[in-house]
Amino acid sequence: MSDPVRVALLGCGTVGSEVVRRLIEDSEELAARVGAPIEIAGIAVRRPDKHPELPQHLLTADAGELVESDVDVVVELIGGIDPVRGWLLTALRKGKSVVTGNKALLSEYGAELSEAADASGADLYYEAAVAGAIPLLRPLRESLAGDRIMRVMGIVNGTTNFILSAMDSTGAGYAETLDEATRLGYAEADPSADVDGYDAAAKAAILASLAFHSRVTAADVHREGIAGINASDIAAAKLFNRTVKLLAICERVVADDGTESVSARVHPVMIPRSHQLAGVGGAFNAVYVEAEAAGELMFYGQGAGGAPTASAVLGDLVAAARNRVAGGRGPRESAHAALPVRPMGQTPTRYHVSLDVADRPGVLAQIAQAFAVHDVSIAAVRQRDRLSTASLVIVTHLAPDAALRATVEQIGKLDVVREVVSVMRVEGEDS
Ligand SMILES: NC(=O)c1ccc[n+]([C@@H]2O[C@H](COP(=O)([O-])OP(=O)(O)OC[C@H]3O[C@@H](n4cnc5c(N)ncnc54)[C@H](O)[C@@H]3O)[C@@H](O)[C@H]2O)c1
Ligand SMILES: N[C@@H](CCO)C(=O)O
Ligand code: NA
Repeated sequence: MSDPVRVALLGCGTVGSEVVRRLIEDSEELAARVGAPIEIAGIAVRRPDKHPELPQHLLTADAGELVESDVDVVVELIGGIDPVRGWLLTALRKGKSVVTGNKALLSEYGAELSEAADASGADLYYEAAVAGAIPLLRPLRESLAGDRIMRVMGIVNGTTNFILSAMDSTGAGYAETLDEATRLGYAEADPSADVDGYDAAAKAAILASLAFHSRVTAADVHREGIAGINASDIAAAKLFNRTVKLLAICERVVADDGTESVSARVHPVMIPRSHQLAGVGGAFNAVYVEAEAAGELMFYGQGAGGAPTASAVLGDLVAAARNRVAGGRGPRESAHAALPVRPMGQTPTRYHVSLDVADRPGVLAQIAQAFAVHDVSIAAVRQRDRLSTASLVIVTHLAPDAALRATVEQIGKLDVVREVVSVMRVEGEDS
């Protein structure tokens, strides 16, 4: 058995407390797997006096000092950018490996952290940052490194999936379900990160960076959350045998002249109930990866919560510790392709538009004309009588998102349109 691998843990909340529990309870088994004991050198918490359940001699309120002390690996489970960014840079520059679940930090400063890790030969692992327990980043970075990934699409935020699933199945309200998600430990410290799509956008940036060997930041990702989704949207989806999910969609876009770019977006999407993602309920996550040679792969599992996320953290910690014992580091990530990011307006999407229109001759012609003006082709129209108004639902073929937006704006101004009830993008073919 080699000398102990000394670990500093920063933060001991929902995820950190599960990591500590497993490190203590499974210490012998983990030592056998690593070939050296994993020794907790210290645990930084904001208020040591508030943690009677933790070994008192390990606690400190000074995370910076702990990072500078004699440790081999820093496990960061605090979250947010500052002051964490400085601590992790210090650790990496001094050759200490870092394991983190901090998608907010990675989606903004991933390049800086990765370069610091490369310069000192330390490991930077962050499997917990995307899709919780699901092994997804290591497969992208290592298993699929020889393939050409075309698309990564899926549900990557447990809190919003929990809320949308409840709205769809029980008709539960948005606010009460968010409270429940917070109680269960799924939501971020500021739940706006979840419901406004920031968390999913950060994850999309990380996924796009790894999948396309480029640097995509959260600011590059088109982001729409679920705060605007209401019962009308859910009902409009049901009418077409669809459901609403918040999806992260990262695509390699190949132009006619062969030049490539990346499209990365997060927004609510209507998908057919027969779609595999439609059956992903609660805080579960599921991600499709489409690669040229591998074809379609699907990753599914618990995307949030203390114990599942701790599994991903411990997997990374074991990997970093094994590398220490072997005297090397794990595979690095590559960003050599440096593909540019395509603006959302140019990204091809499909819309589902639900309208309340006057029931008189010529209405459909006026609406169809608005689509034609913007060169948007209609895939399906359904009309439903309802007293003096008719509910009209239009589903389009693929068109640039900006053209679809402009069409909806023009339709909203037509006298014959009483109300634009719901507008949402659609994915997947109806069976
Ligand atoms: N909860 C999940 O399901 C989940 C899943 C994947 C990733 N993550 C990520 O893991 C990280 C931790 O999430 P969490 O849910 O455990 O959060 P949490 O809020 O439960 O825990 C964070 C802890 O850090 C402590 N802390 C804050 N500032 C500190 C400081 N200066 N020094 C020491 N400790 C400090 C807080 O007191 C708190 O106990 C975040 O980056 C989060 O995005 C969480
Ligand atoms: N708040 C996040 C935690 C997991 O990253 C979610 O709900 O998915
Ligand atoms: Na993961």
